[in-house]
Amino acid sequence: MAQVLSKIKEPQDLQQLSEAELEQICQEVRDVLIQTIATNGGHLAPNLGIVELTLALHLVFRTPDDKIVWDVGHQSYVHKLLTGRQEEFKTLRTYQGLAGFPKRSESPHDCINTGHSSTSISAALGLAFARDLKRKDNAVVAVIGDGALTGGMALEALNHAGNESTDLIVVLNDNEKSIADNVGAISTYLTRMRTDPRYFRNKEEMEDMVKKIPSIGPQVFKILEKVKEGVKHLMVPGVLFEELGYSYLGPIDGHNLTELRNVLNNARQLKGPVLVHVLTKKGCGYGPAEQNPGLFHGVGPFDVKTGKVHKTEGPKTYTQIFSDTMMQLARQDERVLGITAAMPDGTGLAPFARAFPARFYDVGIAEQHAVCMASALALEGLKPVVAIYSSFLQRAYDQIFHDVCLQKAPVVFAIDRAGLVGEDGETHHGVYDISYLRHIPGLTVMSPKDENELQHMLYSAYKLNSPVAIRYPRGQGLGVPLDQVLQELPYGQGEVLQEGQDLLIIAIGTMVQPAVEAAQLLAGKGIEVTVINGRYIKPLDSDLILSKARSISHVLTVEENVLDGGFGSAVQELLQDQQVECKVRRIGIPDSYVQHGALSMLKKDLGLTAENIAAVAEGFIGKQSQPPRRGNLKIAPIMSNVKLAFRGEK
Ligand SMILES: Cc1ncc(C[n+]2csc(CCOP(=O)(O)OP(=O)(O)O)c2C)c(N)n1
Ligand SMILES: CC(=O)[C@@H](O)[C@H](O)COP(=O)(O)O
Ligand SMILES: [Mg+2]
Repeated sequence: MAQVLSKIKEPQDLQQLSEAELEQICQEVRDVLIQTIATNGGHLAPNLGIVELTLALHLVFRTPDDKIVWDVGHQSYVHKLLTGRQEEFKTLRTYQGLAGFPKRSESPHDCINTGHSSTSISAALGLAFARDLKRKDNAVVAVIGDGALTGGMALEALNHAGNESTDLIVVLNDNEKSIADNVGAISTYLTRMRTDPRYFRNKEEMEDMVKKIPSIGPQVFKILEKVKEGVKHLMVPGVLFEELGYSYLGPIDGHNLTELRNVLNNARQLKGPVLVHVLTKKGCGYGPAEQNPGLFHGVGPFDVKTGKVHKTEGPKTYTQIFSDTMMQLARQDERVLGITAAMPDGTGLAPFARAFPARFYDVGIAEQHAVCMASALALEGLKPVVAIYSSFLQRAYDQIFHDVCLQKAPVVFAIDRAGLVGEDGETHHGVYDISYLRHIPGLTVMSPKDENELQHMLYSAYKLNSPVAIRYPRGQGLGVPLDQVLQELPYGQGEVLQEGQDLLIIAIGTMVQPAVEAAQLLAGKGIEVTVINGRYIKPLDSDLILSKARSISHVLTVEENVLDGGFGSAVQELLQDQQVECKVRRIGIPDSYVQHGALSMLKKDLGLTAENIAAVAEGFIGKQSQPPRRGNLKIAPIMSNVKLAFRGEK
């Protein structure tokens, strides 16, 4: 029972607590985090590591007047517990429950929505300028991790803020981890500061130390003061940040509440940009998470006692199929390279990295850099495969156009988490990539109906000598058999899965299976459906689509992407441009943001189910249902594992 935590209805309640109660509340928060995330899943390790820091921030700064921006925001659960959301906390990341990231709609204490990395300093600087323009005097704080600091946006904002006189506090939560180990020169620099005993807590300590040198101390300090650079480079940690215009405080122990409060109070008094360097341990306070912060970065439900994550039985995930195929390609061809933006495990490139370290690049949270670097590698005759989640790839839209497609660099984009992702919600659903890719000249865009087709698509993309993007979903495949030999798919061609004269359904990617199931439901009502697996978003299989649409009066498209500019739009444009007389209806994601929740709930809500496709189709063609005609209805091969319920076949 969280005796002390339950007293906290608003952050200012913390001020009444004794030192002992403050220590106790840290333990109580950890217990709530562990118990809740063991059931709901979520970002346990990042939040366990930031308990004391969050408490200290809410003791020193008075939100919502003072503003705290949480970079990525995956580590904002503690903040939510301290800002009046303890009651709903058990609904964390569930359908219509508490979000796993800061949401302005949830609380005035959430001043800025986050979810994608490295935005906090930019947003905080905007809040600071707004404060100045409105002649207010509240504090503005950005809390950014060492991983997020490798993101280009963070460096752009650091560069800007360092040159401004506006009061801004950047708290660097340095736990030496991104999702995996952190990478890059900045990370190395931070590690040096962490590990070198010479670095003092702050300049005052250093001044005291020099002045205390017997008899010559004050003179020495005067000389050192004159040789400012020397003092800085010799003894002041964080000289990099000092050189950029920041008052640097740290590195400090991020689990020592007293020290945190003192330094944050100091920071609050300082004028101009301040950087507070805080050292924390990711997963702090729960053994399994401390030992494996990568696994417990974003973890599924687990057993608290053993730390064992509940295993999901069944087919391999699309990510695992991508991973296995990459290993196959890499063994065949030494030109094949793997590139990730700080997500080797999430994208499935970790085995590739272990087997082919010289052909693997983890660029940090730097999607733009990853894509541009890949273009040059491809132009030099190598075969780079850039694996980036759909929503994170949005960061590199211009690089896809400017650095890859415009100069025809044969880069392969492995776009994982394309479509709805579930509990991560609106910032992470990969539902825009068909729309943001299909209009780029020279880019081929594909999406597999199942995991077997994914491996063939990846092989086909590798064989193509032009830019290619393959979009595939988070989660398990359909459990279809995997061909042992990789096949090159006929370029630009779709696939007819079954024939019928009443309706044409053209589906793409994850929506092909539900479309075939819907066709079976419709057949039970005497409605005969032709189903096409689109396979290619670009180029569309115009010949196939036109040949079918010219003889079938109703065309229904289905996609797990927004409707605007999506696959259905492409089909509509084709039919319109070719003056095909037919009616078109599109099923996809409407022009609104999709919240977080279990995938099944979200897909049901959005009508991305066989039942809804059938219902829409029935209404669309307006045909009175008739008894099923005995016909030679060819059932799609991918459906072999789905029970043919309507005809009583087992
Ligand atoms: C643009 C973007 N790319 C990738 C991610 C995935 N991601 C979420 S958290 C994270 C690591 C963040 O590391 P750090 O900032 O050090 O926070 P920590 O988890 O260590 O507290 C990554 C890569 C993201 N959210 N946004
Ligand atoms: C916070 C963040 O952006 C990542 O941790 C993301 O939640 C990972 O998503 P997956 O769980 O789909 O790999
Ligand atoms: Mg980190």
